[in-house]
Amino acid sequence: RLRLRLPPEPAGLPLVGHLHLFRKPLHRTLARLAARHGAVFLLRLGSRRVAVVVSSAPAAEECLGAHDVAFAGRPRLPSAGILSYGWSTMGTAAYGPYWRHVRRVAVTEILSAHRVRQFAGAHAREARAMARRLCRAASRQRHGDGAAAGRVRVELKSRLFELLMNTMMAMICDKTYYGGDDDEVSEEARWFREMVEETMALSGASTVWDFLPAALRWLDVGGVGRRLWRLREGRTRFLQGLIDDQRKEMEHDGDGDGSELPAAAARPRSMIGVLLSVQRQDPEECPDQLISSLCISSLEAGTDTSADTIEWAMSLLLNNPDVMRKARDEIDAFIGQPVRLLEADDLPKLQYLRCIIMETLRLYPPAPLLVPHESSSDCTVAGFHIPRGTMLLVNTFDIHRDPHVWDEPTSFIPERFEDGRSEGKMAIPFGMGRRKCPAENLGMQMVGLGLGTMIQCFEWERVGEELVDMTEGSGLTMPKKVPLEAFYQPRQPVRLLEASDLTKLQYLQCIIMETLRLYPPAPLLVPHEASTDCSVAGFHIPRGTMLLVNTFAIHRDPQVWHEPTSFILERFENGRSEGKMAIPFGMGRRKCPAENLGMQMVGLALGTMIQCFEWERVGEELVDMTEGSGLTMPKEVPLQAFYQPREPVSGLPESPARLAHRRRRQPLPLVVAAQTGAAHAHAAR
Ligand code: HEM
Repeated sequence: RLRLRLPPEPAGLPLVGHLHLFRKPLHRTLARLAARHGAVFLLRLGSRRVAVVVSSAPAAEECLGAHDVAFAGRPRLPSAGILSYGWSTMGTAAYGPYWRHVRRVAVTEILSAHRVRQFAGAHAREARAMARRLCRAASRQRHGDGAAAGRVRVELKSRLFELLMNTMMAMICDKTYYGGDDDEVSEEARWFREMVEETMALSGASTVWDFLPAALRWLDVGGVGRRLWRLREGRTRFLQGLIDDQRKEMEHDGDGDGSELPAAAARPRSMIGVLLSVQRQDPEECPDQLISSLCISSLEAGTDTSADTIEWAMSLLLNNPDVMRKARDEIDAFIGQPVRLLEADDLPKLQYLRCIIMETLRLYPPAPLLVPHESSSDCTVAGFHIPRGTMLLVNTFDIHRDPHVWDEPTSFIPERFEDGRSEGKMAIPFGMGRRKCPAENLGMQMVGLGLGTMIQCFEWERVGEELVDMTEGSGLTMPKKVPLEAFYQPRQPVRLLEASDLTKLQYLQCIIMETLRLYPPAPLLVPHEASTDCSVAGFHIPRGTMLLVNTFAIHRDPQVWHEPTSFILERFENGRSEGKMAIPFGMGRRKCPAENLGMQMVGLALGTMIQCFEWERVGEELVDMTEGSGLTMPKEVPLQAFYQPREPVSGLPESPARLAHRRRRQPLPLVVAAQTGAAHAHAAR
């Protein structure tokens, strides 16, 4: 009898057991019960037998380390049974050969390090699309109804949810459903959004429904059961549609019949695409049902967890502006010049950003009780007997704040994760053991890019003097109770060159002046004609004589100009060439009347091209500088160059589809580049 000592349990009620103690948020209630009853205690949950709650690192280590296999099962919650097709998703499946198979396919095919790197493009693209949406909103506010330029208020929770939904769907099927102009929402997108909303609504309602006695569930008072079934049907149709579309697309690309076209093979594939390729090799290994279930697992387990983490991290940073500044300095210093946006490859080098994410996950683990496990055999934890079939809740929230392990456990101190300083301490936001989250790398990449891009692109401020409310809400994951709102302002350099900048850009002016000295567009000015006799340099010039002034030669006079054929900008710096004759616009009465206009047009076009693109010669050789002939002085050989769009932090007008195209380097006649620059500037304005 002594050997089978069960863990202590609070006083319960008949029928409901301890369900009446379930105050929200649950992890806080369980932490309070642990303080009274110890780190391992039992609960009776309505019709279910028991749950053991574990709230200390050693006990968690015992359950998920020593007894990993025994606790590798999952309880069969009725709602999950409906939505996960009889517990057939990875997160709900019983421990056994089927789960092993699903997990192996996921880990090797869609969550491997290689695949996570491949998805990095989609992650960065969506993070930037969100940054662009915020920029557009800021610019709309600036230009609309006379609002003052500057900071804009934003409700971040929904933006982050959209970001993560888009990121997940981009990965799953190369489609996104949020963020377009609202009046352009497609039927498919509307349907998808409704499905997502119903899933969220039901995830709350089904928690209680799961623990009702079977008879009450059967009567389906409140209609939760019916809604679950309706949602399941909607999801099935939606996912099968995605799979069928992708299959058709692959067949069309020649990817479905074994005759792979190079273009199709080189295309980074979506999760569904990858899984369909596996299916083609071996239909039994990866049937459509498995593909659907992996998509559902990813959406359910990956979206809220990652979105909540970024929202908590942003809240912590708003309450700790010094940490925000340090993170931004790290990003700026690492990126250096020219400015470009954060990429997935940068993340491993941004140690401080990583520490911020780890510290956020310590304080606010998105799954504070992990996902319920269930024991498949009797075992002993902390000296207590735990019978087979017991549900296990591991209170990581409580474990991560254990004052015996963590100094100032409730304070936000990212430095505690610097240089492996917290190694050996139990921080398990992704769980541990066989059921550990299989997508830690993927999650860290999505969170890193989302959070990093927000820190890099915007200045953030709290909406008031008070600190951001950090109360936890309740749900399957751990959302913030009060959705985060903040002021933001796009950071510099965020705008494209404007005419008013030109006078301050001395170096750009020097470039233009030196170009006009070497290559005056009117090398002989425009012919003049003498209307009276006169004398020039002691010579008689009769009335009616045409006058050609060779500015080309004058500008290259070695008596006046040092190294006259060299391109030396400094000679125009600080008025150094004042008094020397540089007259690209002519002089006197017939002088070009539009010098200012010309300088502005050239300045804006050239400046925008320099600002927006990286330029390179098309070959090793220098650009041929021979002059052609004509009234003005064109280049004899039209200029071609390689260009690559730079990424000024924001204000970029492209759609995500065009973004993919932007990476390509291509030679193009400069005249096209000039149009591109102008279009760019126009669109941004
Ligand atoms: C910050 C991001 C994330 C966090 C903190 C997180 C955390 C967790 C945790 C705590 C568990 C339960 C572990 C346990 O029961 O012991 C879990 C399971 C799981 N996670 Fe994640 N997760 C994240 C992102 C993702 C993403 C992006 C995906 C998929 C694309 C994903 C897929 C899964 C799946 C399928 C399971 C169930 C594994 C199983 O039962 O075998 N997670 N995650």
